Amino acid sequence: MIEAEHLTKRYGDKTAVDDLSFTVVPGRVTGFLGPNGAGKSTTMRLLLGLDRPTRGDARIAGRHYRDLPAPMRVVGALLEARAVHTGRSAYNHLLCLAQTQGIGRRRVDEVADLVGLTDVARKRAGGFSLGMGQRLGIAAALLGDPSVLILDEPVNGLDPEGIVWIRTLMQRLAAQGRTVFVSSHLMNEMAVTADHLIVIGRGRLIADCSTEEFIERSTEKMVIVRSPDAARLADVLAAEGAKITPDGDTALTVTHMEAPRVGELAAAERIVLHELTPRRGSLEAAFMELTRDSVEYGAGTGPDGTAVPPPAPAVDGASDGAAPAEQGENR
Ligand SMILES: Nc1ncnc2c1ncn2[C@@H]1O[C@H](COP(=O)(O)OP(=O)(O)OP(=O)(O)O)[C@@H](O)[C@H]1O
Repeated sequence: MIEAEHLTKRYGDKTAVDDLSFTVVPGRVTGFLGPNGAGKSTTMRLLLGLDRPTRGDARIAGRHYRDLPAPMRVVGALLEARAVHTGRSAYNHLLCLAQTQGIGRRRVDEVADLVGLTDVARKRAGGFSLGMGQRLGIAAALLGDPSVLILDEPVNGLDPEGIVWIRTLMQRLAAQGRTVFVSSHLMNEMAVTADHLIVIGRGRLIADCSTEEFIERSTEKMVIVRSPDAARLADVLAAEGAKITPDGDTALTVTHMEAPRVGELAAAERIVLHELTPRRGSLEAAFMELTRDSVEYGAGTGPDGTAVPPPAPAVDGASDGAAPAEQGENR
């Protein structure tokens, strides 16, 4: 379990993390999403005791990181900046880390095997590709067999095979009952990896809900309809509250009405349909829209340097999700 309570971090007059409260529970993959500069890495650094919060509290397994007696046995972390001694072999890198925590060689062999590094374990880590480096970082995170994993952008720069590998591994680790907290700015990737999402923009909470709920709420449903009598159908649907965008003479894109209702109204008016297809808008587009005003490039920053709350409504599926009130009501 990971708990953040009113977590706030200021660098001078820059507020990187702004009154952020959330809980990450075991047994599922929780995606931590936000545009570049949203404060994801800073939050993870605060959780891991690498930085001190200006205000608020961060706990892992009920304790501050610094109070964990054997941290690697509780929490494994992969941060963006990889700290690998480039002249050392992958095996020796893992072994040195293991020795600091009294972890034996057998576990080093196990994790090297688990991440598929056994064949190259004796090679210099400095010569590793980005993908191999990520695998090594994950092996290091897993050394202590921790119940909590914090991974910052683990899919960054990976090829499709590497992405699928990490996705499967995270899901397996969560299925074993671990807490898996993974940051990304790639909405579509998180949508297929994470069960739950915490979305932030300019350091503030925008959404804390299941991935399913986020998709349901964030993407507009539409229906593609084809009919030889499209103009008459458009009038019928519009009269019942649907929003119609014609596409040529025979096709319509319908929003604000579900496909079954479109079919029922067409049948009632004896209008022939050649196609009736429910569609979702792009999740990436929905994410961009939701975080549009939270993208960090100075715009929207108050005169005192503090972030102006994003106008995007909070999507808050968690009972204790502390979305700031001024971000809007639940939808
Ligand atoms: N040590 C620091 N000193 C000053 N500002 C910082 C520091 N670390 C982070 N920031 C600022 O805090 C904000 C949040 O940065 P952070 O790296 O946490 O965002 P992020 O969501 O991880 O972004 P990305 O996806 O680009 O990695 C940014 O405006 C960043 O410039």
